[in-house]
Amino acid sequence: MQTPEPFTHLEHEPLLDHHHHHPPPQTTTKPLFTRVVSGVTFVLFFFAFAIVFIVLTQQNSSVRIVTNSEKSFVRYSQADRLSWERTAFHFQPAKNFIYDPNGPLFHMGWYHLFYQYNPYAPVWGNMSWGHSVSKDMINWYELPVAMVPTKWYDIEGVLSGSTTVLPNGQIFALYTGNAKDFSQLQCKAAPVNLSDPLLIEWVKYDDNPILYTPPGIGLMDYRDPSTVWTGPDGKHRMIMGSKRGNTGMVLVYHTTDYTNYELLDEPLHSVPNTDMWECVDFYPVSLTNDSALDMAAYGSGIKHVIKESWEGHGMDWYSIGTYDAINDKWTPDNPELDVGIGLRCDYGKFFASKSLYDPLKKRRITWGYVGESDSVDQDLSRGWATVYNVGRTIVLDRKTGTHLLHWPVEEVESLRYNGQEFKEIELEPGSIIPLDIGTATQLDIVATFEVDQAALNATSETDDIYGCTTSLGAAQRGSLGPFGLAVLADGTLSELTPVYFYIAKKADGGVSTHFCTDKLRSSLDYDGERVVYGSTVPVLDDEELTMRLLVDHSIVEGFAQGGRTVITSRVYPTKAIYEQAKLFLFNNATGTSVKASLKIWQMASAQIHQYSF
Ligand SMILES: OC[C@H]1O[C@@](CO)(OC[C@@]2(O[C@H]3O[C@H](CO)[C@@H](O)[C@H](O)[C@H]3O)O[C@H](CO)[C@@H](O)[C@@H]2O)[C@@H](O)[C@@H]1O
Repeated sequence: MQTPEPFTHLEHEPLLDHHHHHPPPQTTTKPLFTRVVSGVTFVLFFFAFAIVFIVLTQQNSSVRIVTNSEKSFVRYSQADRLSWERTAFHFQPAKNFIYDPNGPLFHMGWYHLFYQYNPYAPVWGNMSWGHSVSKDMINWYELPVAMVPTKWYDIEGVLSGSTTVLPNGQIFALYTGNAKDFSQLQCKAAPVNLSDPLLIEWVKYDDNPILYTPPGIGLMDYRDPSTVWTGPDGKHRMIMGSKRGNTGMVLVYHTTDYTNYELLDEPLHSVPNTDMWECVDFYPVSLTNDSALDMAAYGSGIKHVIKESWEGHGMDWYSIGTYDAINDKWTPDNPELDVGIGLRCDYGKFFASKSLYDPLKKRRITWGYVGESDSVDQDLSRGWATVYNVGRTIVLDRKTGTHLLHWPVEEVESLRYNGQEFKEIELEPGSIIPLDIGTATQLDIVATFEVDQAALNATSETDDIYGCTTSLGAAQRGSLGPFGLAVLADGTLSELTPVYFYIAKKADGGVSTHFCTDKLRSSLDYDGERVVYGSTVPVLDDEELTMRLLVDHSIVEGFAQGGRTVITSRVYPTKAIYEQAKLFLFNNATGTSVKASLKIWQMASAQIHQYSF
């Protein structure tokens, strides 16, 4: 580890108060001579400045130095800003638009990722199955598009679906075809050559579609077929998301040949007022260890998770419960945490996730798409839109029993370099401290925070209704929070994205801990989401407060308490980019000091290229 430079407090900079304004400069009346000299000086200075400006901009069209009386800063062109926004270690193809992850699978040493892809433009449309492969889920090769709309039953889009790898090595895909009238029909396809490790060529089944919408279900409320698995009774099953009225649900099918599917009378599960369940995912988790389970696992020591993506809301919800395979029914452990009303996979931008059981490392990994929140014009100018999270392992949080833990795959740590350690930094109430780490645009940060226990016990302030999303963000000060890190901040804090904890003492004497990301001042330019994201995070008695942040240009992934609560955000700074992006520690609480310890690594760029044949 390198020894960092000592910290310096920023003097007279605004804290995290977005109502802060610098006082206007004072004016005085000057003698005539002084005014003339000042005027001439001003004109000369102006011309000198203009010449320097022109020379600089001719030499380097991207960066222009602007000076004001106090300090110099860099103003970036629109083109530079847009090119900075491209991520360095998050999956995204070279260009155009990606959407739901589809049918991840492992075959002959390669992780395959398929995804909703528009090959022609950085907006939704022409939905096809894009295809990339990786050995480590960090470095990717982009392959030719696997399936495009060609048939009457999918001419408006080869929509989302899954792949199944059978025990005999056969592989097939199930997907939703978007027909000319936009009705959603279920289809089958298979790789042409199983001995090709890259599974380049796919062929659609001759007898498609294999399933039409059942009676009582809307023609456009029936999509995204799952991986097929075999239950303890030897029957093969497939599920799909749907809705009746406003009740979201999972339909269950049985099959004997993987081509003909029989719908069961009752859904696996349904919840009123949760609307259409898109991209449903269903998988077992172990109650005894962190080793993931294949879909077929069943019996004691196992729970089953249902995940659904709420149409039109951009939110993925999960619930933990018990699966009765004999009756094809699932029951939530806690009805208050049922599907779509309890817990979310991620409280920021993360949608349509799909998981893979990795037979190599015995783990379950999930990806969702992390959409843009700036304007479509920006997407068009950039030539790409949407990125994926770094693949996340999913395990049951056996300490709480109520939550899942979502955590970046260990392979991402291979990109770490130049680690620095900061130990027990004292943060007084109202302090903000820059961390001298050099460039701060590609980072992996692990931070722990220790709150002054005496202050916590002593505070009489209670707040039973605090919520990240309804708060004023990091500017809202309470006795015991907020404190955390401000990422992608410029030196003057005119742009910053604080990720923080906020502890609220409750009237009954307990506390609730909130984990939030404040996007209110992330960008001085357009961002369709000037919001505060977040939720509560359980903190057990023997636990410290910990967060991990992955900062990668326009995406920030935040994981609290080992991944119990996760927040992913897209941010589009205009000033806090390239070498002007800085990292700050802050404590904006009024009634407690906080001790912070951190490990911070720079992150190398992943290799994401077209595969050359
Ligand atoms: O790409 C289709 C898959 O995406 C999912 C979930 O993300 O469904 C999204 C959905 O809406 C898209 O299409 C709309 C145009 O019809 C567009 O307005 C919207 O912005 C898009 O997100 O796609 C289907 C088909 O169009 C529609 O029913 C959904 O709302 C997934 O369920 C699809 O398989």
